[in-house]
Amino acid sequence: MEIPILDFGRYQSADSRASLADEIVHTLETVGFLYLKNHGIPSQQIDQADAAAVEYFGQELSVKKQFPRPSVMTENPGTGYCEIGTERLYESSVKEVKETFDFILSDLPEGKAKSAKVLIGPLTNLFNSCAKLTLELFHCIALGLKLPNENYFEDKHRRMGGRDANSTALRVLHYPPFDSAQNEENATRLGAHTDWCSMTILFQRGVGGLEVETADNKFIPAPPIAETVLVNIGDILQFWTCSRLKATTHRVRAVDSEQNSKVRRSIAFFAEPDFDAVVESLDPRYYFKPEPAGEYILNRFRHAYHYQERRDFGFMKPQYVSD
Ligand SMILES: O=C(O)CCC(=O)C(=O)O
Ligand SMILES: [Fe+2]
Repeated sequence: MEIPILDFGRYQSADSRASLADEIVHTLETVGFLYLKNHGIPSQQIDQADAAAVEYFGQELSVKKQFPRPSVMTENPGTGYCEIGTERLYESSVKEVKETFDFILSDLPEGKAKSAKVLIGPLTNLFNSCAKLTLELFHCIALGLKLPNENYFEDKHRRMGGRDANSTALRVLHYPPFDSAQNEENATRLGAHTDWCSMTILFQRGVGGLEVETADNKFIPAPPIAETVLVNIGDILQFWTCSRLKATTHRVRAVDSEQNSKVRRSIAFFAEPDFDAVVESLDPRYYFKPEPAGEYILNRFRHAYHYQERRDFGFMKPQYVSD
């Protein structure tokens, strides 16, 4: 299995758009991950966000902790910092050696933002560009799936950036050098997981380590490739399509001593549907009870930050109806 590189320049003309849409859907049915070149996000915006992240994470821990990510037990997911060990995507017993800053466009609490000031401008620009690209990709997916409404997914993501209604976030990640002592205490960089959003756009900065699970349960590397972004889908799009499109499991490991000794940085845009967007079966052969996306999203957040039991929803077990 290989992760293909697709040319998103083909989106610009109606002639090449249809075949691009088919290839995107085919890749998401089989691999679940793809690289995009000519994606339209200015490289300057990516470099500026990365440079700001270097400056931000270089601050003292006590300074970064002045603006913590609010608790998802009491508030909607918001903007803020998470220190090493807070978020655990795999199992609560496995510590993940990464620190993160999540950014939601509408959530910049006055007074607390001083330590994160450097991030605000660059992350605002990159958030807007990523939101545009995800809507174009959703358009392609609706075309490739031959949905009667080609704006179906766009209509479910109308309020990206507004914290009251949607948890879409741009996240900068910083993985410090990983020493073997941490291996012994049952730690990793990022445990195996699927994303719980609808689509993720990932920018990797130099140091690799990301691995993607294949259909036969092996992990293959997804290294940084210059001038591309990596795209994958999350659980919600898998639910909508009754598993026709795959939310592929992935993880980040420090695979050898050379990588262990280096910092890894990445930037991830997690596109989420609006909390009240209904997730329903788009495949007439299957039925599940339609439910709002926000229930599932909040459940996964609470699992990752507070290690709560994961709940099941109707869309996790579609019932076969007929051909
Ligand atoms: O850092 C990376 O490359 C992956 C990040 C990721 O998969 C996530 O935060 O969900
Ligand atoms: Fe992920």
